[in-house]
Amino acid sequence: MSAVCEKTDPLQGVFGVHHGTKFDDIVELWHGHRTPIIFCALIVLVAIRFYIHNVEDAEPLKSIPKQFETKVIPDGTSKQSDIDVSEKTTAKSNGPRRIKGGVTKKPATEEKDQYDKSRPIKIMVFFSSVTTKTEKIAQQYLSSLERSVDQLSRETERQFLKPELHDLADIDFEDFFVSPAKTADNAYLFYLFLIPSYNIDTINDTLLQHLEETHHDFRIDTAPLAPLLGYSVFGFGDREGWPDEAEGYCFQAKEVDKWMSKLTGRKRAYPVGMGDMKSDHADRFQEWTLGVQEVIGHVARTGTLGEGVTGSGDAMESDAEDVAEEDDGEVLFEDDASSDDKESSRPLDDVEDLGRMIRPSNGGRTANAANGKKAPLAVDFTSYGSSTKKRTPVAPVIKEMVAKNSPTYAALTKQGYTIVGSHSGVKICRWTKSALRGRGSCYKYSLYGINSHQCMETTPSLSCSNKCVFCWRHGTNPVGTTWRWVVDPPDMIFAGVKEGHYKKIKMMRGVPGVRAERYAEALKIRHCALSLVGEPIFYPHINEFLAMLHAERISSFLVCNAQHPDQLAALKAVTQLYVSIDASNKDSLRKIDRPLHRDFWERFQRCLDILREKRFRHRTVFRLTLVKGFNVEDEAEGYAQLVERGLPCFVEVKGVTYCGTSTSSNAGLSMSNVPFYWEVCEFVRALERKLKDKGLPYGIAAEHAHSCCILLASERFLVDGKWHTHIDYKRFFELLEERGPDGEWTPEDYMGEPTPEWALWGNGGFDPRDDRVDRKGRKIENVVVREAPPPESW
Ligand SMILES: Cc1cc2nc3c(=O)[nH]c(=O)nc-3n(C[C@H](O)[C@H](O)[C@H](O)COP(=O)(O)O)c2cc1C
Ligand code: SF4
Repeated sequence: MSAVCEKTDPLQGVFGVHHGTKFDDIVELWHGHRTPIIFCALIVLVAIRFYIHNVEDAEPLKSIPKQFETKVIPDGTSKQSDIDVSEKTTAKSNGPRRIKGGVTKKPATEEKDQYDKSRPIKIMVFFSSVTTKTEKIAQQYLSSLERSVDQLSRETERQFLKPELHDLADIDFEDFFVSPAKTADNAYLFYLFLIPSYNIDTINDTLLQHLEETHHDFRIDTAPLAPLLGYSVFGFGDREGWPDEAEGYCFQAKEVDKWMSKLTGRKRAYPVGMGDMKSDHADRFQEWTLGVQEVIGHVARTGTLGEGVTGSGDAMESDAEDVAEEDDGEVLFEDDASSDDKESSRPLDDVEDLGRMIRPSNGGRTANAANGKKAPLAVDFTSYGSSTKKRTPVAPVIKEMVAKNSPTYAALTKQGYTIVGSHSGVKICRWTKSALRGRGSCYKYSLYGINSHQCMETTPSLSCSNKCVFCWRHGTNPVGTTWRWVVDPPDMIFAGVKEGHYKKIKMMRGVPGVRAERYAEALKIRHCALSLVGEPIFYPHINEFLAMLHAERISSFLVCNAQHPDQLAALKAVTQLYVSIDASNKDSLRKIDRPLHRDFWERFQRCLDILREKRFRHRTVFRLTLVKGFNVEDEAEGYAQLVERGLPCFVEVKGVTYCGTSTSSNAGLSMSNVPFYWEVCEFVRALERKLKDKGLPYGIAAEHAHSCCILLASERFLVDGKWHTHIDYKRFFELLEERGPDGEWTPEDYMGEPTPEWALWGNGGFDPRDDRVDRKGRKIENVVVREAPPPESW
């Protein structure tokens, strides 16, 4: 070994010494492993280099601004530094950015951070006009804007410059629409457009062409107008010549809106307004200007357009609708912990316990002693509670139904629910969004005249006592036979659900296609569907909650599951009272509703008897949800017997909506359980025949084929051969205000106008004001199949 070393060791001559064995070993080691050693040494050197480089870079970035801030503002306020930083960055972002193949800039968070409150705000109004009507309106508007910016200045403590008016025919588009206009005082700009539509060549076409070309110009950022604070468009048209949007009513205002949305990176501050120069333009314009002014105030204060509107993050530009929102049926959320918690599901032994459970409106967690109110008696004490057993008294541990830190809370909020207090929820329904965009309302518009965009869907009890197989959100909801949770006061719930609803409506403001008129109307709730999820009459203060709705002239449609007869009996005035009839016999009901109450069938029947008694007091409705393979086949006779027992004013028959969740498939449901519309029609015809056979005066009155929904009505609502299924809501409130919630009146007393022709059975029921569209917004033809197709076509 050493001989080899002696011959080959290159270090020998260098050191000029005789190596001992130890040195030979090292040399041998070097020869055997020099490649990995050199490699490792290199890695270490590179790592050290990177480390030093990073430390050198990172330090000044972190420390310099801080030192700067503390020096400039000794009192520690960040105002000055905000200004400096934003001034620098704004200066950088101003002007056309020359980038190759740019992508749409998402200005949201960036600009929020940079918003510089020392810069003034200027509103620029652009208009076009051929026959001078718009020009006159624009001039008047400018005078009123001059007054309102003074007010806005005071309210927002921001400087507003004198607004400017520009005739599109007189300006150079390059100065305004390639990048925001330059102003002497470096003002933030807000653009407003007043556009009359012309299907002949006008300056509108030149503008539209310019906007489109700017967007497509590869040398310019695709959103060069993103530094604007926001924009909005109002269109003037003529309904006499162009009756609806499909025929070109106000089409150029919509086009300007579309291109401005692209050029600003979706900074639509308010939906496109539209007014008919020969009829409603003054009202529509007034509505729009008020809405626009509110948003300008908001953006002046915060630098953002508001939640949900781009500019503050979270834009809702998608056309995709949540299939699971297709319906407003009762849906459940199971909370594993609570549903498995047998101990806590025991019934309360003492009514007074409830008193301790009530949360005061001031947000406290426990006793309601403060307001001196007694807990309500409307609680469902199950028939098999062990109240006679001796037990050592223990202070009941009263939980929240949906605690903020629970998985249920997280799951519900993720799905778009706003949880109010600890047991109530509100969610903007799919139809509300659809109606806001002129894409059709839910079946309750066709059948009863409910405006979907003015409807709030809510529940004061997220808990339920059934686990219906077609309920698409099984798995995490609280279930129980008794109320065993903290009780929130009704005023707190009412305020919370309204706030949650309006917040969600306002998030729709920047969504393409939202109608300014409907948006303005949606800011006044007119209807409340108490059917979101869970069981509303489970809530001990349901009557007080209803009274609050009615005091604000909000109608109430309350759906209950026919499992709480005592609460049903104690219920005061509602506009329309539903019970879900999910099966026609005991076995089928057990299979489909999977009720928690052992005496579910007796409860169900008692509820029908109560409904029969109430039929001259409330508009009573049976709601049948058809699930093929579960509750349709051969059950028409059974359902007819139930109708005979309850004698409801109406029978609503609806095909189940399949949501495709794992829980629905666990329950044995698949697409094959969803009936075709013609199957629903066949069932309804069979049911009508059975009712006639029993001498019961019912007929098929109306339909909403799109929702697979058909309405059978008692002939009490057939006046002079015309169905009157709609409701006179105004009259309902007058009766209530005159006679109180216990007063006497009948459903006929607030029967509305005849059901409109388009909603009658055989006419489809699609809202003629709107267009049906597919997920990509393309118009769909309304084809309705009411008869079984011939076998060969299957
Ligand atoms: C030749 C002509 C074409 C028009 N085309 C449309 C149209 O396509 N859609 C529409 O809604 N209104 C249309 N209008 C109606 C105008 O938009 C409406 O009269 C508007 O008030 C004119 O405003 P102005 O006086 O400011 O020019 C048209 C009017 C004219 C005279
Ligand atoms: S009644 Fe209201 S909540 Fe129910 S589907 Fe219609 S709009 Fe939605």
